[in-house]
Amino acid sequence: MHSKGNSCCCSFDECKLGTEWLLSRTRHRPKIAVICGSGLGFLAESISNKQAFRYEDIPNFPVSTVPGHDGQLVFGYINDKPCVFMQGRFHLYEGYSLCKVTLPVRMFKLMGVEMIIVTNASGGLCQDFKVGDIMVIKDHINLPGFAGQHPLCGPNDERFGIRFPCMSDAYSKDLRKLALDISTELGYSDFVREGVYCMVSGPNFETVAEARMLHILGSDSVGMSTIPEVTVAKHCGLRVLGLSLITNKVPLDYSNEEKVNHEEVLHISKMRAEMLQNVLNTFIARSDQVETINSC
Ligand SMILES: O=P(O)(O)O[C@@H]1C[C@H](O)[C@@H](CO)O1
Ligand code: HPA
Repeated sequence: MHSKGNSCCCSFDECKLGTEWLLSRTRHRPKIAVICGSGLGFLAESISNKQAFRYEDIPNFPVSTVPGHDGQLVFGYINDKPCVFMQGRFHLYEGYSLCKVTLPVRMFKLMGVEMIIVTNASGGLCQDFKVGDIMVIKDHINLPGFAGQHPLCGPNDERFGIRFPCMSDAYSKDLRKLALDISTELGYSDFVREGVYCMVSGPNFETVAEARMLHILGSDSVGMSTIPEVTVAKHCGLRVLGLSLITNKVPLDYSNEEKVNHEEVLHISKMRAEMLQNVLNTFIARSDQVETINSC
């Protein structure tokens, strides 16, 4: 692969170096990766046989700068399933390139991960959504991507995936169905929905006019992450499940005096810990019930 001009800062070799560093220090060989969103690091708490690595120790890994994102990679088991959890993710607004933001996903691929579960905190735009609902992500709108902020811009490395990947089935239908079935079985059907997630770069929360625009465009929730990770995961052939916790309602009219802030986002994440953890752990335990072939 030649590399020129707008070249990627996270080459195959850089991803491989970090992966080999990790694999030489752990016996764990995860098949499932989980990215924990804002305030959702507790999702890694029920892992057994834990082994953790601080991000700053892993070669080429970025470091977390946002409250609610601890900054460690935790290996272990949920039931008998080998997993790796990212307690803390990276965002464009922290100043990282999208290449760097998504570097962990490529490292997961190189270490043999087959499925990724991406979680986040987001603001609800759909009027039916309540604070504390979980949205199983059905599809997304990559707003930064429309403006050229896209993790696959630059030379394409075929060792990861093809130049023009299909995204119409980024969120596996079978995995979504399993997550929804599990939510019903657990008695959570009143709090679990499906919907479209839209990414903005942040770091400010939306104006009323922006929120209205996103709603009209078909977004059910809005956040500042996830889509770059999902895009890179789909590019390299990982199966994807996306879970979004609705931590606030985004005001769509000027009479609404509610003001969202990051502390509230973290508070709601903590409040819904048990429900989200039950859905996630049951999902992981039963994830081998679905065999999905990436169709495009
Ligand atoms: O990492 P996620 O997407 O869960 O974090 C959301 C978006 C912003 O980073 C932050 C705003 O409170 O939470
Ligand atoms: O309302 C929001 N907007 C953008 N990102 C968010 N993350 C949590 N809530 C929000």
